[in-house]
Amino acid sequence: MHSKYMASLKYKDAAFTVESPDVTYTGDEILAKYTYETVVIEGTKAIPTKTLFTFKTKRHVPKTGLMLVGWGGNNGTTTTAGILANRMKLSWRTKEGERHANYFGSLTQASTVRLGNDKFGNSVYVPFHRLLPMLHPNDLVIGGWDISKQDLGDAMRRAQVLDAGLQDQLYPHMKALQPLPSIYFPDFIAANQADRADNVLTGSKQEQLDAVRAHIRDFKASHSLEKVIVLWTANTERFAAVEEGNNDTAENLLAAIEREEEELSPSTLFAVASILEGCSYINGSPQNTFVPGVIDLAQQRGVYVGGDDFKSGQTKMKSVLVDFLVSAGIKPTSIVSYNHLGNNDGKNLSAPQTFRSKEISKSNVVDDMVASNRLLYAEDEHPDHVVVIKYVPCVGDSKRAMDEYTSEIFMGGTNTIVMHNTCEDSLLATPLIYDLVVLTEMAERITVRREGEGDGTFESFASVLSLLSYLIKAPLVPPGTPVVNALFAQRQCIVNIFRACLGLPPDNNMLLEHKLVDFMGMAESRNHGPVLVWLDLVFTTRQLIREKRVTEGMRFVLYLLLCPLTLAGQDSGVDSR
Ligand SMILES: NC(=O)c1ccc[n+]([C@@H]2O[C@H](COP(=O)([O-])OP(=O)(O)OC[C@H]3O[C@@H](n4cnc5c(N)ncnc54)[C@H](O)[C@@H]3O)[C@@H](O)[C@H]2O)c1
Ligand SMILES: O=P([O-])([O-])O[C@@H]1[C@@H](O)[C@H](O)[C@@H](O)[C@H](O)[C@@H]1O
Repeated sequence: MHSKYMASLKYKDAAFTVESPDVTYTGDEILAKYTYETVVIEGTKAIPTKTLFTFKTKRHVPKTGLMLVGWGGNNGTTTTAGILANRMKLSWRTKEGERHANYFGSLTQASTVRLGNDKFGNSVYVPFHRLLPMLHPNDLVIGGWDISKQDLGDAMRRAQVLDAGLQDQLYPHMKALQPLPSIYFPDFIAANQADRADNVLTGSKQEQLDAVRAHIRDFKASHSLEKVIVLWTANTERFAAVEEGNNDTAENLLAAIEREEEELSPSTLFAVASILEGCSYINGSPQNTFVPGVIDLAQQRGVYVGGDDFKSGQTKMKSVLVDFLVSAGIKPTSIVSYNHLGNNDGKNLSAPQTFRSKEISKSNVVDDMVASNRLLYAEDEHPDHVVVIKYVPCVGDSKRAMDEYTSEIFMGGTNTIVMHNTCEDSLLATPLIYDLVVLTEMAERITVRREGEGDGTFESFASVLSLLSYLIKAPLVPPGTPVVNALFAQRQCIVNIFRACLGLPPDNNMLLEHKLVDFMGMAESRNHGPVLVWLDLVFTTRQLIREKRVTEGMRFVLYLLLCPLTLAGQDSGVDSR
């Protein structure tokens, strides 16, 4: 039942500042002192520990370029089209009615975060992208490579992902975009891709690497970019053998490229080129691009790498459902997953070697959840887990994912859950590409210092950017550190690190203010509800005016309705950008 005391949810799409003695905003940076609290287990003792950090976040959002490997593919064209459509605020008609460009499916652009409570105890949510001064996908400059020379307009039509009404509006803009020639070693992808490969670099491996490095430099210079991020969304490759003396260290890898060693994949060469140019590199496919030599090189150069394989559909569900089942004390005993896929990705995955890469990345996703509950599973026990992908041209990009989860429940009972999921593969993957870039770029501007230790310098995160795990099927983590697959834990990781950058504690979900009879005089403040609502309205309106999000006419009306206080100081103050 609703009562006048009942707390509810509130949403604010306005920049905010943190008011705390621990947080300082300068023109260039946000500096936040933050106490990191963990529990150390020693034998039978659990010891709470506190470590003091200072987080430093650069506030200037740089002009950023995104270079896609596989630019002319379904994901590459959809990523480009999505940005253009949003930038131009396009609408189009479908048989179901009018549709408008949006960023649905993007964590950073279309989800919200609980920031805290207002004075009544109402939860206040803000858009995720308001947490810190983040890059907006609309501002990305896009380029890239493809082994197919089709321009982006025709490639978008070939992909058959977007509605025709949208394609038609975008075609002239996309037509002007031409992929750069790429590195193609036929042995690494399915033989059925050969007829597409008409835009390829020639020369030695070293020359091709140098050509890609030159492409990155030219792209950066010709668009006056402050930084470039490179992302692989090209075909899934087979795994490369990891061989001592070949790709096991940075030095061996660079020497192996010069020597023309066979067992070097195109994606590894792209990663090396990107790292040598100081650009973060993200792998959206499952292959082992990041052989130890690449990780070593990234660490030596202090460049971020992230991967592997976008976690877009079936695996995302798995990383929610198995987490739920195991944490509810239910024991999954078998997980069987089928995919029917009719796009070029499905065609490439119909070869056993490339399918094997995908099978590996799709199979390990429940391991940590199973290992976390030894009440259900013995030491070496895990559910049967089968992954099948079949190429069915008729379904095109509209992937079918079918899953059967069988679990053992109370008193030997059996619970079977069956799911059928139909969706365009690239409409799921594209928002993840935006998020991977936005989060990587944000991470490049965050540094941390541990107080009371070391020489007081601020350091970046480890080169292997495990912060990206939420978007990734087989998260790459710094050597020797744990992999987390559970989706909500992965999300909380990002949100809480960004909160730490503002000196804010993690959202602990305790909501004590609603569980105690009177929490910090809250009942009293609720009695002053109408006054506080009015004040809240005044401050929100002031913020909107400061951000120039109201017209002159609206300002006049607001002036009459609220009070002069609303309009005072409209150009002053700092915000979180
Ligand atoms: N939901 C998803 O779409 C999803 C999810 C997870 C992972 N992935 C992975 O993302 C990748 C792209 O998916 P897609 O649907 O866009 O596939 P796609 O086949 O439509 O596009 C891949 C593009 O890469 C190009 N290509 C192949 N080798 C290349 C090379 N060496 N250099 C440059 N270009 C090259 C191809 O010509 C093609 O245009 C695949 O590896 C897929 O497994 C996709
Ligand atoms: O993210 P998800 O739905 O588990 O995985 C998908 C697979 O099911 C699909 O077969 C593949 O072709 C896609 O590229 C993607 O990897």
